[in-house]
Amino acid sequence: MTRPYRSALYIPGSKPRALDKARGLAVDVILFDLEDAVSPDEKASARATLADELGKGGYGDRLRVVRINALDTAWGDEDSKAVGAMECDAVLLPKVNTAADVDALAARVDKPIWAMMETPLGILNALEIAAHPRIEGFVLGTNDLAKDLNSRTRDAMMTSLQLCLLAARAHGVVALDGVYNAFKDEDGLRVECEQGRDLGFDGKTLIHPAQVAVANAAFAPTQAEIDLATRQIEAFTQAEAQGQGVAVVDGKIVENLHIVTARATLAKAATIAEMDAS
Ligand SMILES: CC(C)(COP(=O)(O)OP(=O)(O)OC[C@H]1O[C@@H](n2cnc3c(N)ncnc32)[C@H](O)[C@@H]1OP(=O)(O)O)[C@@H](O)C(=O)NCCC(=O)NCCSC(=O)C[C@H](O)C(=O)O
Ligand SMILES: [Mg+2]
Repeated sequence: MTRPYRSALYIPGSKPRALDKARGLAVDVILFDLEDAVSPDEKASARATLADELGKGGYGDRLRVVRINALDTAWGDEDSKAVGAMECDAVLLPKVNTAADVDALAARVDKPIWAMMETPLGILNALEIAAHPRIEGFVLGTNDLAKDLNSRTRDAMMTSLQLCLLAARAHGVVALDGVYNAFKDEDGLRVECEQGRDLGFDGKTLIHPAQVAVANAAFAPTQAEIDLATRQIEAFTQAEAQGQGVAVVDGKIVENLHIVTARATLAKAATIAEMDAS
């Protein structure tokens, strides 16, 4: 089954009520946070609270990713020791600059690693980071990136977003877009989700439950896309039966490579329908 990554919600590890609420939210990924959403004086208690909540279970099929503090901070070492024993699917390392940063975590934790792509050096090294054998996901940290680049708009970060996407796609790594900070602005979020989807991201990282439905809709195949994929497969199957390698649907050519995309669209739609029904 192809897992969807439409919505990835950050939840502060220090907030038991929010950690519990997530058990009932229709998110594909949960980013349990020990880093920026947790204040310095709550770091140790958040680590314990999170371990406890993950141990209780109840998160179903959602991918459970724990974001630790960077290894060169006061909390990184303890976090990396604790996360190895947590009931989670992957560890998210912030402010990754080089593949050596991933090596350092890989030596401590025996779980899949995701990288926050949010520093200028990290973006420039995206290819070597994506190529690391333990890396399974990229998460864009557009707040940190804007701070370090001194950039004021999303347009100004487009090169960085696309470098990460190129590296992720070259090495079969999941790529999630950055957060949309104005969590009450549904229309603005929709526009940014659709832009991220059109660029090629697998999903959007989120900070509030109210953002989930918008991201899930934007990154799911539409009924029109499902219908088109179905007709492309039918037309191409008929063309092949007649010894031809090309079909035409809606005035556009359909070749084998389009059928790969069409099948992926139908598989994703079927998985989402299954998840919605359960
Ligand atoms: C943004 C918030 C501080 C808003 O909090 P609040 O005012 O409490 O929201 P609401 O009153 O509207 O909450 C309604 C209910 O929803 C629950 N809730 C809120 N947020 C979450 C959440 N993220 N996950 C699960 N549940 C959540 C509340 O508990 C309420 O529940 P109930 O009481 O039962 O009704 C807050 O949303 C928040 O803290 N969000 C997360 C912020 C965060 O994680 N920030 C760090 C990640 S972003 C980042 O670091 C990006 C990256 O590194 C970069 O560089 O860009
Ligand atoms: Mg950040």
